[in-house]
Amino acid sequence: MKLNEQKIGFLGAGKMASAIIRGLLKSGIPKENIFAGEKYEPSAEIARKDFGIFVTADNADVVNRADILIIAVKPKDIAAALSTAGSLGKKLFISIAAGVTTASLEEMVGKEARVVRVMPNICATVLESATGICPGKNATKEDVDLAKAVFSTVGVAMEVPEDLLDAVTGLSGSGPAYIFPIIEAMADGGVYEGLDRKTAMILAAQTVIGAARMVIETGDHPAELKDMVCSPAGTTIVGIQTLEEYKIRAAFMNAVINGAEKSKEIGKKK
Ligand SMILES: NC(=O)C1=CN([C@@H]2O[C@H](COP(=O)(O)OP(=O)(O)OC[C@H]3O[C@@H](n4cnc5c(N)ncnc54)[C@H](O)[C@@H]3O)[C@@H](O)[C@H]2O)C=CC1
Ligand SMILES: O=C(O)[C@@H]1CCC=N1
Repeated sequence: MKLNEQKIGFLGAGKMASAIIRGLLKSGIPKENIFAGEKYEPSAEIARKDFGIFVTADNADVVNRADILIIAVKPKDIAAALSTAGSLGKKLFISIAAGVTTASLEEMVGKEARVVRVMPNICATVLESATGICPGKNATKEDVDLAKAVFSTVGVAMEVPEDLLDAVTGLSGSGPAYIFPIIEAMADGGVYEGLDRKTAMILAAQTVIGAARMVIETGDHPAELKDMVCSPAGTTIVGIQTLEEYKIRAAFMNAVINGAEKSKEIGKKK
């Protein structure tokens, strides 16, 4: 089944739904095939204006129109959103909610429901998401392929077993928020040394893009790439020594681990 033949409904038209809608439209999905249920009228109006799609406060209307329903409300709001969604029928449910397991989604949607759980990230906004996908027990290969097709419109999407989706959440789901302060702080260092803010910010952000591209495009281990930058008795090794003093690696490892643990905790509450 082709993605552009599907009617795609969103429950919630917030930050993540908007990013995904942008990707779908950019990839050529007609705007007539995309709908959203959004209870907060100012957000609904922004989505209508930005995308020209049908947005309503009536979730049941969205559910009626959709072949694929993307659950894009906060984890704590899923039950309430589904309770106003009317008859859920036989469709593919894709949830992007952190921590919420396919088993608890199936409990809410129906034991036989075809559910796929996904963890994208906010970089979907610029079509650079790193997304993990896992099927629930009734989802077919075609369902997983459709979910992959949806999230490939906003970046890279890969299948992982469900017991690793909390790890994906702590790593790439939350990860952009760990990198933004790094970019800001590196730019701060540049400003301290006399660069203007705008120049410093572009240099810092482009440095992160370039380093990430090198890891992906060369396939080299990051340690090897780091060694390429560190001249003996040069400037970089002094910077590396400073980062090691502040235990930057432990800090990042722990940020990912604690994020993943929090995702597991959210899952247990459902
Ligand atoms: N923000 C992020 O970086 C990421 C978020 N997620 C997940 O995506 C989901 C959405 O997060 P965001 O887009 O950041 O949140 P958001 O707050 O921007 O969007 C959620 C939207 O749902 C609407 N909403 C709440 N209850 C509703 C209901 N009953 N009916 C209709 N609309 C309702 C809200 O008004 C809001 O506009 C969450 O479950 C989160 O765990 C996943 C990956 C990354
Ligand atoms: O902070 C959160 O719970 C969501 C899920 C991953 C990124 N943001």
